[in-house]
Amino acid sequence: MKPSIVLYKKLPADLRQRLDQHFNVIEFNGMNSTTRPQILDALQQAEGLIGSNGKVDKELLDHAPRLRGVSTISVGFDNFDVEELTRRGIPLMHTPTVLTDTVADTMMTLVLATARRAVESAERVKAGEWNGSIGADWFGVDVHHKTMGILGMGRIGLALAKRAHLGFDMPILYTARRQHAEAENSFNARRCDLDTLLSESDFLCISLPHTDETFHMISREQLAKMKSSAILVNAGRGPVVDEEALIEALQNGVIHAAGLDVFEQEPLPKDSPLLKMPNVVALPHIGSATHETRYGMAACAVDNLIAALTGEVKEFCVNPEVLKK
Ligand SMILES: NC(=O)C1=CN([C@@H]2O[C@H](COP(=O)(O)OP(=O)(O)OC[C@H]3O[C@@H](n4cnc5c(N)ncnc54)[C@H](OP(=O)(O)O)[C@@H]3O)[C@@H](O)[C@H]2O)C=CC1
Ligand SMILES: O=CC(=O)O
Repeated sequence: MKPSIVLYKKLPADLRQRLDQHFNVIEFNGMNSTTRPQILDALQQAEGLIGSNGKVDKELLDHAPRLRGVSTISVGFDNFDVEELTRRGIPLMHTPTVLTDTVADTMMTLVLATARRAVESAERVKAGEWNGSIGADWFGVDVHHKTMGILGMGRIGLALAKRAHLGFDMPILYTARRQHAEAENSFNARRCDLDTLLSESDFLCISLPHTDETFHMISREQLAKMKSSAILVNAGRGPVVDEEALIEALQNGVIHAAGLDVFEQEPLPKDSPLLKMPNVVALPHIGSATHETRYGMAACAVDNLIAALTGEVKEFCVNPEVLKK
């Protein structure tokens, strides 16, 4: 008999068929307050779990006595209790690499859109405000040759450094816990402490995961150290930036603008002051959201689950220590 698995994200038909070939698939339309109790029931029998967006915590794991493998259709794994999974010997698989370039493109989009006021200008055109030769009230600022500061020099940070250095001749600064030789050797990036990054960057670009260490790493004190002309771009995770402090900083001219793909609460509440600010470009967490990349992530996650449940994991395991047991 095929092992049962729980799927909590709609997959393209061919990938769903690939899962069906290996498993008895119990499918749910997302993990939310309605489906979660049903998912917990189904997990009594399930040996695998695959999806994205939904807390995989101790409560859920306590309902899953037969679980042997978990696969998230994302690179970030802040929704997962990795310690608890590891304690139970369950591998957590994720999808790095396949989305790196797409997310870096999204970050560059936010850099350009905020600096050149692309969204704001397009909205003004649609509102019928383009009535003659434009004046300085429509002007933006240059991106090329400005200093890019990268917080989170991992795969995505490196791909962003490549774009900024090779495409826009930008000097690159980065703050990291360790030296990143490829960023330095290939893209002339210079490592510095956080205070230097804050005070010298024209664009502060964040591609950090959400962890206990990174929570509110950028708050009032840090924003106050930035140039008043600086633009903050966050496509890592919302909680890395103290959103209340960011809103105040934008309202009071402490920094110039922000381009945000991630928020402390998602979807962004409809009454968020961020939605009223012309100097904010707010995207609905679309970092990896192209047809090609989302398909690639789903395919990677399906292969990852098959590998986890057949004991053939070669890569993309968040907690590889469980494989040695
Ligand atoms: N907006 C979106 O749609 C998307 C968002 N993301 C987010 O981007 C994140 C990064 O992805 P990716 O680049 O592939 O991951 P990586 O693991 O390659 O990079 C993360 C980097 O963050 C660094 N880091 C972690 N903690 C700290 C810290 N306390 N101080 C300084 N640096 C730190 C790591 O440093 P070190 O090298 O020292 O370990 C690492 O280099 C994901 O975790 C996810 O949250 C990802 C995809 C899409
Ligand atoms: O936010 C998206 C991810 O893949 O992580």
